[in-house]
Amino acid sequence: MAIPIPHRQLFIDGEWKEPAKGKRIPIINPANETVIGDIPAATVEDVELAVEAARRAFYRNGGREWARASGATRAKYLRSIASKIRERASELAKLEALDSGKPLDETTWDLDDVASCFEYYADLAESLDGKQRTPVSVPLQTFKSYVIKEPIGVVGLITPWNYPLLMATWKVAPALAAGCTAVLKPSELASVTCLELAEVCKEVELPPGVLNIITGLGSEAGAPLASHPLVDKIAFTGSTETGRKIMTAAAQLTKPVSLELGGKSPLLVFEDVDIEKAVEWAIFGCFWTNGQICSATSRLLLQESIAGEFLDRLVAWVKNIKVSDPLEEGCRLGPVVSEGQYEKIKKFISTARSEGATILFGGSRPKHLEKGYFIEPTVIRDVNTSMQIWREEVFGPVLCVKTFRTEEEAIELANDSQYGLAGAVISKDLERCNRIAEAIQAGIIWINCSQPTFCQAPWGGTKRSGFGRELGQWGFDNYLSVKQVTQYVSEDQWGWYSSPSKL
Ligand SMILES: NC(=O)C1=CN([C@@H]2O[C@H](COP(=O)(O)OP(=O)(O)OC[C@H]3O[C@@H](n4cnc5c(N)ncnc54)[C@H](O)[C@@H]3O)[C@@H](O)[C@H]2O)C=CC1
Ligand SMILES: N=C(N)NCCCC(=O)O
Ligand code: NA
Repeated sequence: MAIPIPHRQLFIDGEWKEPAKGKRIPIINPANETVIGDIPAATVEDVELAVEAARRAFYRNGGREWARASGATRAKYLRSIASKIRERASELAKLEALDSGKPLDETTWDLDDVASCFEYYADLAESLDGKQRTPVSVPLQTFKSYVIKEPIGVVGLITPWNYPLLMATWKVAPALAAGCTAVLKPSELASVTCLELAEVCKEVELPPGVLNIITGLGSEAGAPLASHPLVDKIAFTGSTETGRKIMTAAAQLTKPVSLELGGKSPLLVFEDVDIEKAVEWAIFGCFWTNGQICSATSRLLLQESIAGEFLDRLVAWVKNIKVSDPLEEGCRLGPVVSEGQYEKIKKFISTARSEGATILFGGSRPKHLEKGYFIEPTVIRDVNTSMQIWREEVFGPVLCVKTFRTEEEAIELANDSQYGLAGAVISKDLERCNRIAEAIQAGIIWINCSQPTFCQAPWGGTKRSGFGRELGQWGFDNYLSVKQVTQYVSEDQWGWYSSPSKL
């Protein structure tokens, strides 16, 4: 079932290009720890070429080729990209599973989301044409004002490994739809499908330099992109720590950034629920994508009266999760992405133990899997709010549980976090759900579910989870700059100064 990984180079100015220093980074299959290929490693020289190519593409032909072309012209390319991705979806889903460890059923779903996202932004690109010169009403009859939306310029897109091609698409599709040109720097831990996106761009003859894809390390390829004076904006998804570095670099140039960072999102479950349904959402909310989702609802808050029964059923369901090689039929939990991530998660679990928490289920390597970065789906109880496991993002299949008595207490526990990406509530009382949706400090709230995401709705956080919104019209505006045009329409002299005599 395994398929060969294509040998690729950097994608700069519409061509494959060997990295200046000739360096490559091994690709490790996290399911068996073997090297299955390698990716090119860009350094500052390559970043320079990619940014120059993107700038040329932005201004080529007075911008008529891309930035100032009609939205409809750009939409055609986005639709061609979507359709090529659909043609290759099953192959790309396998590559994604091999590279990231995500179950094949999940990467198959992601690939469908990728194509849909390109199609969605193709529609928005088209509708942009009809929205130009929108009048703004001003209080003086002697003036008329309107707005134009223009692409921000050359954008740097720095993305993580948990949804490798999807997170890239959430940025690439709206950026290109808006008329920006871009340099994408995917994560060195999972870049394979982003390099295939480069191949797709070649096939659809995207104008050279409109999208450049440079793989490589964060410090060597990401940092020079973030601090490049000719990059007009940075959009980033990843860790809070790297987000802070990027914001610091960008601040030196007053370069705008949008940041989608970590989370420690709560799921509140009330006593009136159907336990089986709620248990499944609690599991999906934290163990999907092997627990590596920034919006994972990794803090489970249970109303005390149902906690005992709920946890019994939770453990029964968790025991039943198929943990296996991601390409195996029915896999629902694969390995985490890398050895570093594996070690980090194990450390979180051992610290939780030493701080006095109880491992209710899991916590170790599954016995039937001797190789690979596998960690059992883990449920931790007897947690207090000062423990690391309650406060910090694990980014792995680790759920921690606390109980509450009242709605007020639940809200207080939910908001006791530096993060504010997402939150979820399960209850049959919809009034209560809507109250809680308002009370939780986060950018995304799920009611009676956790994680389903549609590219039409805005995505992003509050507090230390970052700022700016991706997806939907909001994600499009991320890459558009608003220009006002104000015209004096009166025939009269302005009349502020006294007119000198003409003689
Ligand atoms: N919230 C989220 O979506 C994500 C959170 N994480 C968290 O971050 C931890 C570390 O994982 P990493 O893969 O190291 O995440 P990271 O945040 O360092 O990596 C994300 C992207 O940033 C790039 N990058 C790294 N350092 C950079 C720099 N100085 N300047 C510019 N770009 C840079 C990386 O190469 C990658 O493309 C994980 O254990 C997890 O807890 C990781 C990935 C996604
Ligand atoms: N595709 C869905 N549902 N979610 C994606 C979450 C991406 C993230 O971790 O930022
Ligand atoms: Na990988």
